Amino acid sequence: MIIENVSSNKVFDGWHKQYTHQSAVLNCNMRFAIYLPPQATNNQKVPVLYWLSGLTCTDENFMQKAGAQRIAAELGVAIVAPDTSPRGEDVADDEGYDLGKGAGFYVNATEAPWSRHYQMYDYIVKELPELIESTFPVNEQRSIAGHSMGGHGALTIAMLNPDRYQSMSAFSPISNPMNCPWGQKAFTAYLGKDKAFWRIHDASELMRQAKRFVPAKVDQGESDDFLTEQLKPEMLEAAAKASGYPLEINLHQGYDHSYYFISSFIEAHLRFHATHLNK
Ligand SMILES: N[C@@H](CCC(=O)N[C@@H](CS)C(=O)NCC(=O)O)C(=O)O
Repeated sequence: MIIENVSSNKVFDGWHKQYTHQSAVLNCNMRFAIYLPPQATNNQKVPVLYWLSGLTCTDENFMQKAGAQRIAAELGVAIVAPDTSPRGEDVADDEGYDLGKGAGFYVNATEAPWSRHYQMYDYIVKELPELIESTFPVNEQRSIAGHSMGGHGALTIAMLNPDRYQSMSAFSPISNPMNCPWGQKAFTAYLGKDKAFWRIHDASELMRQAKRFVPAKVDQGESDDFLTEQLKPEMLEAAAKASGYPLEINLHQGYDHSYYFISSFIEAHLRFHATHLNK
């Protein structure tokens, strides 16, 4: 597969790089970003944390705003930040910021017109790791984290693939998309009206039924404008209690939904993942 380097920046002795490539799964050209810590050399492969961003984001929001590189460099963990949807002029879109481009919800769409390009689940689980692992000095130790829509993506993808991920974490995840306006709008469009197909992409449903556990950490700001209507962390907490899932969930007074919150706690997430990646 041909990938093209479009930017390189040295940061904390490692490299932040953006690449474009033709995605066979998404049927369009995609951009992603990777942070390679200084430990990643021709002789040493490092583990990878995949970061899934939220609504309206690209690969850039996390890399520019979270301040993750200093600790990733210390821990020797690479970070990959994919885009949040397929892109391009022939890709279906919606006027709202919460559907279509920038809002792929990390599922494989089955419904027209979305199904032609919106196959973000397969892109994140299969195509992108294959590309990353065959191109860069990384090993097959993976963890996954994300924010909001990306928190939903990280938790559901890890729980559906417990063999592929060492740990999972989320900031302000959409915890129960079947029961909130963002999730209901996206799942109706991408997956159709039959809610049986929604359940396997709902973190609270998966956690309630889980038999195998991926180490999990969730942080949520109490002053997040989306907390009550969209995010519903109490549903995740109740699901974890029901199944005995080892979920560490922390509420933080005064913090909102923004990258100011993420940048305040990203170090703890990176250290959490590193303990599971470097076993
Ligand atoms: N108020 C936002 C809602 C979307 C939003 O808050 N997006 C979050 C993820 S759910 C984000 O990370 N935005 C980009 C950023 O803060 O850099 C809008 O209307 O654009």
